[in-house]
Amino acid sequence: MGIKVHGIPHSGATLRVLAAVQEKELHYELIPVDLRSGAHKQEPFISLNPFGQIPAFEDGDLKLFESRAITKYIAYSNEGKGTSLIYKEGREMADLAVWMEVEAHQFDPVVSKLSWELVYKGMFGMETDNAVVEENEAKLAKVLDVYESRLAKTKYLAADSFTLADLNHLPGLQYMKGTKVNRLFDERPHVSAWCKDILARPAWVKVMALQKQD
Ligand SMILES: N[C@@H](CCC(=O)N[C@@H](CS)C(=O)NCC(=O)O)C(=O)O
Repeated sequence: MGIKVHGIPHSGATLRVLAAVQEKELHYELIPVDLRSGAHKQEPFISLNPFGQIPAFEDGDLKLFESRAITKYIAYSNEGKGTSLIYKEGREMADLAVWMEVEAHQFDPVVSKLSWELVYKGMFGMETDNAVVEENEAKLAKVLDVYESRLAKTKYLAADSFTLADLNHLPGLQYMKGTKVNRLFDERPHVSAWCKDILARPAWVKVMALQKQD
């Protein structure tokens, strides 16, 4: 029983879940899934996520997949522990919903393509496709212009405290930080300050330490 996170610290979606667990200061077990042998496409993993992707999550009898649904569950079911991560009422709740959608539908698709080209392809000895990088750099610049004006008004994306809307960005921000695309973040003062702040959170630093051990 207890919380089990099935995944690996080199998966962005797994890192998102680990960030939420650490922010809530929960005890958990990280159960590695061997992607190289295709363990994620077979039983017993496929019973946890029928789409055969990491992460999967268990809390007692509850089994979940999709990292953003998992971070939401962790935040709502552990009120009063660690960082709040949510707003349940009013304008802040509405803005939280908006910025969680923005992360999933505007930020993540672009950053995932850039991560594949600039981070993962190198790990697998594959060549970067510069045309794909250029196209997605231009898209990311436009997305970050919107973030810059938002973050000029509020310290964090939903309001003035750190929430899931910020947390869900952490893996993508971390991956971009080590690439040439980082300049797009640095060029925008509010975006740059936000990145620096959230990437330095003690919970995230602990998650990154797991990645180094792996
Ligand atoms: N939308 C899913 C995406 C999960 C995902 O893309 N997982 C990747 C690792 S980060 C994976 O399992 N890749 C192997 C595969 O798709 O076969 C989530 O947020 O949990």
